[in-house]
Amino acid sequence: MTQRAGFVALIGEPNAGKSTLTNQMVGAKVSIVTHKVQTTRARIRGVALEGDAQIVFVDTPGLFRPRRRLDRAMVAAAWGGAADADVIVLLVEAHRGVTEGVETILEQLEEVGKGRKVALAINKIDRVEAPALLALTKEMNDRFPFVETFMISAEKGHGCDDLRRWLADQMPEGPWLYPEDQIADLPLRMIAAEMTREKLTLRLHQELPYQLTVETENWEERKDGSARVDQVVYVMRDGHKGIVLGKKGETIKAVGKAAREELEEFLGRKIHLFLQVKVRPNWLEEAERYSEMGLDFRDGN
Ligand SMILES: Nc1nc2c(ncn2[C@@H]2O[C@H](COP(=O)(O)OP(=O)(O)OP(=O)(O)O)[C@@H](O)[C@H]2O)c(=O)[nH]1
Repeated sequence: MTQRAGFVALIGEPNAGKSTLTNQMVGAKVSIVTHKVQTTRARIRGVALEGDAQIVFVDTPGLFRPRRRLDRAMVAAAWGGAADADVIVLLVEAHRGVTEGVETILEQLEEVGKGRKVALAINKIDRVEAPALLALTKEMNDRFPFVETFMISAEKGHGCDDLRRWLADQMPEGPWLYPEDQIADLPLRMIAAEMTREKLTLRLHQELPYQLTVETENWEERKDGSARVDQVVYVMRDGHKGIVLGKKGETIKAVGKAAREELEEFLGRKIHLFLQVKVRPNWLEEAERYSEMGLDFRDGN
């Protein structure tokens, strides 16, 4: 079996149904609210499997604040992860049609979408009659050369299998990006890691945060409803390890406490967070490799 794997950027106005659609695609409630942590450019919403393909759904936060006259550079920057994705899916709401927000997106697509595979997904078709749907399909396709149009109801699941199969076909050949057993809680692991990294950034000197990364290595649900979370803070040099730990481990302790509190508030349950600091000299190169794939684990500033 030839494996395929790639990235799909879901774009659309707030409330278009991106989370609902991701949940449908992934088949589990993993696409939890991801807006809280704003530091990375491309956030993973979820990972879907379809036949031999792994489809990684990424988000592009901060894209559609209604700023009409964006210059090229700003548009490119705002589109971040979407510009690197293998497929872009624009999600619009059937009953709302071409709103001002959709107009903005279409304008930006003229810049960013050129030569890219951009599909249109008209969502919430359960809320409109067929003629309105056809009119919207025509209007949108007159405005932009979408490679494909899907009519779906993310909530009810209509049309979602077709969309997932089509997306799977578009994924380039290549090994899967994530081990199968980690897929379900991947977004959660990443969010938790970002929270810790954010706390480290707040506490440490400016230059250091760029040279460290946090990974959630283990996530274990406990019977009492709490979870044990093990994270590793990777630094590039031995000297950095001491800085991250702090005097008598004070720094890492404070970081762990702040991150745990935020995670507990975010999830609404008790978390046992364990942090370790390890030296891994070449993580930066690895991070750059990820960033080529449309992911950026470092600060997006
Ligand atoms: N009727 C109907 N409602 C839907 C459908 N899909 C999503 N919704 C509803 O639309 C609302 C917004 O859905 P979300 O998935 O949260 O939208 P979103 O695009 O992720 O929103 P943001 O994360 O805020 O950008 C929710 O109340 C959903 O239940 C659909 O197919 N039909």
